[in-house]
Amino acid sequence: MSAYKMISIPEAQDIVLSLTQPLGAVTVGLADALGRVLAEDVKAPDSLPPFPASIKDGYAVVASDGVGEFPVIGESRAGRLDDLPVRPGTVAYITTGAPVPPGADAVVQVEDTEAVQPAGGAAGERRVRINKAAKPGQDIRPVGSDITEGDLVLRAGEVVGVAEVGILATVGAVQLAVHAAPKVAVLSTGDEVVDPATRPLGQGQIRDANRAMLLAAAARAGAQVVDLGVARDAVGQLEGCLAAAIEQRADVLITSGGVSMGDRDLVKPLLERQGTIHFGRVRMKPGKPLTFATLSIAEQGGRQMMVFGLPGNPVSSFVCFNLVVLPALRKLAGWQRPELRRVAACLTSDIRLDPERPEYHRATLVWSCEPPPGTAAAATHGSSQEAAAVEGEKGLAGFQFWAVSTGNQISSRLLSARSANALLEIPCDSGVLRAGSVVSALLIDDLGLMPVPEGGVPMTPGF
Ligand SMILES: Nc1nc2c(c(=O)[nH]1)N[C@H]1C(S)=C(S)[C@@H](COP(=O)(O)OP(=O)(O)OC[C@H]3O[C@@H](n4cnc5c(N)ncnc54)[C@H](O)[C@@H]3O)O[C@H]1N2
Ligand code: MOO
Repeated sequence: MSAYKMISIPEAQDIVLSLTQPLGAVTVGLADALGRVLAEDVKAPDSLPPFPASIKDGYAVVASDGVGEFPVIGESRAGRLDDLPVRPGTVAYITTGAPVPPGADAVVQVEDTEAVQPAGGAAGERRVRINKAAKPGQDIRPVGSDITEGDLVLRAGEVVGVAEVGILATVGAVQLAVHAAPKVAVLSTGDEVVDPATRPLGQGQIRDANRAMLLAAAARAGAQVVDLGVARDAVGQLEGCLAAAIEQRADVLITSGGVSMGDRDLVKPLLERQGTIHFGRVRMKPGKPLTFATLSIAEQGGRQMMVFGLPGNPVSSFVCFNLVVLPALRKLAGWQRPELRRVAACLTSDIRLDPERPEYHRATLVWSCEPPPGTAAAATHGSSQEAAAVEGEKGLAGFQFWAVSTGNQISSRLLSARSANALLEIPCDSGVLRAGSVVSALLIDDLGLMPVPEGGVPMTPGF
């Protein structure tokens, strides 16, 4: 009998997040802002455009002059403005983005004008014919029409994406207060686990898949990572590695292996001795022995280090990282909604249910009108010709996510996580969930990388 009560995954997630506090603020330069979470609001110090700006290449005019032939009294190019006001009866040449000169109240695009040869006028005098009368304000962006001085352009708690980097640059926010990135140490455990460079393998050895995978996962979550290597199944070695994580001031230690019921599963007893285990078994498949502890480090001012003891099976580690560790890393990094996002997806094959544990079935989501060819769902969904005929009429209607299983789900088979962009939430029950059933799917990867369905992804009619 295990000493640990079996809890549900939502309970485990709640426990972890309730013990996770966002890290404090640090200052970073704009070049390091991508993916970080803002720790303070960002306001615009000035307006954009800072001057009335032309939307077109053409002529700055006085709108009430209407059509006719006019002398071109100067030029306003982006970044350079002749010091000439435009008086009634005159115009100035202007380029897109350039300041509209004083006196002008509209821009006429060059397509609505004609150059006129000077007839006996002063040498070099330019004249132009305005063929279309302008309305006041035409083709001018007023001061502050994109951003007004004092506008709140980004809020504390927002994750900085690519567009946000541009927004920060445009308002001159080159030094930013963001939440500190969590420091995450990763340790593999096990006498059989050897470095990935090992070739050939010795008797009973396997290469360490988890450390590289978990370091990559933590780095992708924006963490600063520390590689603690592999600890043998020996108390002294494990203690040494835990001490190294503390010494490095890791916020989080992720271990893999050694959390189950074997006589060499030493991680839980070590955590019991040095900290508080909040749970040691979770009703989930895979990942049942998932363990979570916190250590209060007296010699470092009582600061907290979180320890996630992930099961050794590589898929169990992968799934547990996504479900429990990733939301915690996001919250540490300042995310206000750290949970994984869900969408609804239609199964393309039958799934046998597990009567004891809900399953997180690895799948690739595809957005299409029909199930992907060759799947069980495709066989029952009607012919593709029929579907194509209907599709022509209905545009995007009927499109949905289809979940394609990654195959054999045994927790040792890491290929079951290959190309997976979702974990399907398969309820605990007896029997089979049939192809065509709709299930919830937790997104674990970028949907922008999902496979393109046969025939491509359609767009709104009219393109
Ligand atoms: N009597 C019981 N035995 C087991 C139970 C149980 O409830 N009662 N639970 C099983 C479940 S479920 C899991 S999951 C595993 C988890 O065990 P551990 O976390 O103790 O992991 P290990 O025994 O160390 O390793 C399991 C498996 O994974 C391989 N492994 C370990 N580390 C790595 C690595 N870094 N890279 C690649 N592969 C790794 C290891 O060789 C084993 O094959 O326990 C079940 N047992
Ligand atoms: O729960 Mo374990 O992770 O199935 O193999």
